[in-house]
Amino acid sequence: MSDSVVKGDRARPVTPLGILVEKLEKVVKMAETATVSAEINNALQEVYQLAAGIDPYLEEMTTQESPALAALAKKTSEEPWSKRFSDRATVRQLEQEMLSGHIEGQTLKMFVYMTGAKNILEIGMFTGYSALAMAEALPENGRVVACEVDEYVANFAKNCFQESPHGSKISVEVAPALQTLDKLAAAGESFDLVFIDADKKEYVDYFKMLLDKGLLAENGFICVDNTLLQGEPYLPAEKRSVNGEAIAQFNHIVAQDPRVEQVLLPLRDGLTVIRRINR
Ligand SMILES: C[S@@+](CC[C@H](N)C(=O)[O-])C[C@H]1O[C@@H](n2cnc3c(N)ncnc32)[C@H](O)[C@@H]1O
Repeated sequence: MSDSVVKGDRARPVTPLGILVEKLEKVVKMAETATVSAEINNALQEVYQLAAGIDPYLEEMTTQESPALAALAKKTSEEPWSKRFSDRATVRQLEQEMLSGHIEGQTLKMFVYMTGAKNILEIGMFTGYSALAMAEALPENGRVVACEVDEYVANFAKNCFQESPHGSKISVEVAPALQTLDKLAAAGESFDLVFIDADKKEYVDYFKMLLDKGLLAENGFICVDNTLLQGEPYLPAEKRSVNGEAIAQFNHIVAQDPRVEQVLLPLRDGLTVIRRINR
């Protein structure tokens, strides 16, 4: 999901920081109309500015996305996803907020360059932003296998890939991801870098299959999106959604698994980087 996405003229924050900034903005406004001291008002203004400035500054100081990625993001934001679902063109309600976006895309690109990965697996492609971002960093003989369950969005992504010189490095598997993982494992495939970003309730299954079925290459890495899920895993458990509970459990299982080491980066909605420990 991108940090906040303009819907009509309204932005919906979908990361802990975005939500924090929106809440702080409300508190600052409440304080202006309440009888609080100038000192408290000033302190609140400073706190708000400190938080609200982070995302725009990251955008400004990070290498700009390619024209193909910018066009893909624009096309995604213009698509009437709710209508597509009510017309039964998509099998589930998709939304533009699912797209990872500039900062995360550039981060994934950097990981591909840093690891020298050649074989990449993406679990959960949507309109293809992260798949194309990673493909841009691959050598000519590198490839991305991208799993997507929804045929409509898979075709949407494939059309976007045709607009990029790197699109031919991506092959799309349209099926439930667990089925595709089984097929890839049976074919003896293994991947240097895996990006998990599909059904949060299946994250544990993806993780276990990657490790148990040899899908993760010996020195491979797994990157997992939304591991902060809008703050839900560390907020009071009784307020968690089904996905929040699934992510809380996933994070716990990864933290307890002696086969791996990991770091949860507070990038956007949380990005965990996992490495298998080779004994
Ligand atoms: C958050 S989006 C992926 C965003 C994408 N990685 C990006 O950065 O733009 C999640 C996608 O996973 C797909 N998905 C959900 N459950 C799936 C499953 N069981 N198998 C395959 N794809 C699934 C959804 O249809 C959706 O397109």
